[in-house]
Amino acid sequence: MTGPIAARHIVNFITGNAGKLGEVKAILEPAIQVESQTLDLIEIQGTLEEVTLDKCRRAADLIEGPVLVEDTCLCFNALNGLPGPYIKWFMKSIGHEGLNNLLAAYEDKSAKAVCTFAYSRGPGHEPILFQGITEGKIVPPRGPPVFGWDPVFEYEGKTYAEMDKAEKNKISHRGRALAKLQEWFAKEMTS
Ligand SMILES: O=P(O)(O)OP(=O)(O)OP(=O)(O)OC[C@H]1O[C@@H](n2cnc3c(O)ncnc32)[C@H](O)[C@@H]1O
Ligand SMILES: [Mg+2]
Repeated sequence: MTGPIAARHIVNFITGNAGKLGEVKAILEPAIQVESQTLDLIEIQGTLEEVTLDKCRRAADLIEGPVLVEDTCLCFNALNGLPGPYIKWFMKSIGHEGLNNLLAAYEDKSAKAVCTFAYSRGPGHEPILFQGITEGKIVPPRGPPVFGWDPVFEYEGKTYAEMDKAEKNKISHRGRALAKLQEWFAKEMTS
């Protein structure tokens, strides 16, 4: 605590994903207060930046105010970056085993988890992007299947699902992206 009149930022994180929201709160609070609204936002096809920018503009228009959104990609190097932004639909239809099978024909099991946050001050304002990348590899599932593809993404010998939350947040794609966002907000507060 820095005193009774310490400036505090509040962000409105628009997501339908409880796992994301839990991690974002754990990382940003208490310095940045995280509020959240669930909106079913249409996601376009395109590069990860295009998908996230479009999602952010849509959210700002609907909310008519400042918003934070995030899009997560899981990119397999052997597949030139696929499934990428389409990982949600791959997870839903083929699951952990299917993700492993996609790489069965390749020796290269390496993958990148990429998290792209976009913050908009409101409708008409160009969103600002904050991206974090963690390099790992795709393995048969290990650890509790609580959040998405955590059990099949291994980083330095442990899957995300085998790590405790604080450990994952320290090295995760999301943690790295949020470190950039925190830095930006800290500068905003002092300028
Ligand atoms: O409302 P939004 O924020 O878009 O939430 P979403 O669930 O639709 O999320 P994405 O469009 O970003 O799709 C990413 C997919 O990857 C999953 N995912 C995201 N972050 C993850 C993480 O850190 N570990 C495991 N799975 C994750 C998530 O559950 C989705 O299936
Ligand atoms: Mg989504």
